[in-house]
Amino acid sequence: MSEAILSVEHLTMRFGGLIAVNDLSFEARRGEITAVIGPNGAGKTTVFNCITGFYKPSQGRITMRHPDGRTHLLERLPDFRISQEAKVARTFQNIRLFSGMTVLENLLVAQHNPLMSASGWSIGGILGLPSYGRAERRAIEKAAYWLDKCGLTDRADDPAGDLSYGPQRALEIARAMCTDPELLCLDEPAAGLNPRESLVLNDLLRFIRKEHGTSLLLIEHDMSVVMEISDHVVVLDYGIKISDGTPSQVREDPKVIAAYLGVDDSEVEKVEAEVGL
Ligand SMILES: Nc1ncnc2c1ncn2[C@@H]1O[C@H](COP(=O)(O)OP(=O)(O)OP(=O)(O)O)[C@@H](O)[C@H]1O
Repeated sequence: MSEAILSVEHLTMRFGGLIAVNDLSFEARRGEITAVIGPNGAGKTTVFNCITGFYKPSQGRITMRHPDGRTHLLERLPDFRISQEAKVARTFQNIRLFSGMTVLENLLVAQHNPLMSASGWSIGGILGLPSYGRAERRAIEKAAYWLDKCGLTDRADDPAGDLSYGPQRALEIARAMCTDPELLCLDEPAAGLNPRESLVLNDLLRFIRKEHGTSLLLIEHDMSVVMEISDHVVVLDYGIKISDGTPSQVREDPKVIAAYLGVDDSEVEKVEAEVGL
């Protein structure tokens, strides 16, 4: 079994009197696809927001481990350092692209940091230094690579806002990959996709894991995606972890069935029989 790339320990997030995430611990392993699932309001997005620095957890520790042994405690870092230094990238439940920019420009903006440092924070770019030219070419090559992998090459010059829903989701993933993350966090990547687009997404995520060695953490409601591609599934209900294991282990866990069907554990067998499970 590979080592943990991300360890979440005793994570708690309170909003006033509401405990959205309650003493949650789990690990995501390097090179694996880990899914966080659970009914609406279970606390999944809150966990993502804590990992990616959008929220500061009320309690708990989130450790990101790099292959060279370096570690980052994410709860102590601002969000821009989490993406730049800890190499954690994310996509959003509600797509957040620069809709007035072209598809290609969205991928170049994602590479702003290496481009800025190559330009010596503007001077080299203004003077057209060769080192900046090389960095710019590398950025365009990387963008072209991800456009190809996401089936968007023909749309490179179109405004991102003109893409339909499925291609917009793919562009968000391409944009995140342009930052060379070690951990890619995807918030409901299959939301709004038709079954054919979901299959294409599954292939893209498997490709990212296999060919780039990127570890993936995803929140997803679409069980065809979760059960098909995940190595490991963590199930939340009311902010508490109720199950943690392989897709087949959690699928058969009575607590998970009860949470999804909205019944008590003791009633699971009866309800399963009624719905033909
Ligand atoms: N910024 C916030 N302020 C107050 N309450 C919040 C905030 N963010 C989330 N919550 C509450 O925390 C709980 C968990 O919400 P969260 O969005 O994390 O759930 P979720 O599992 O991602 O749900 P869904 O599947 O519907 O997206 C909910 O009761 C929600 O109303």
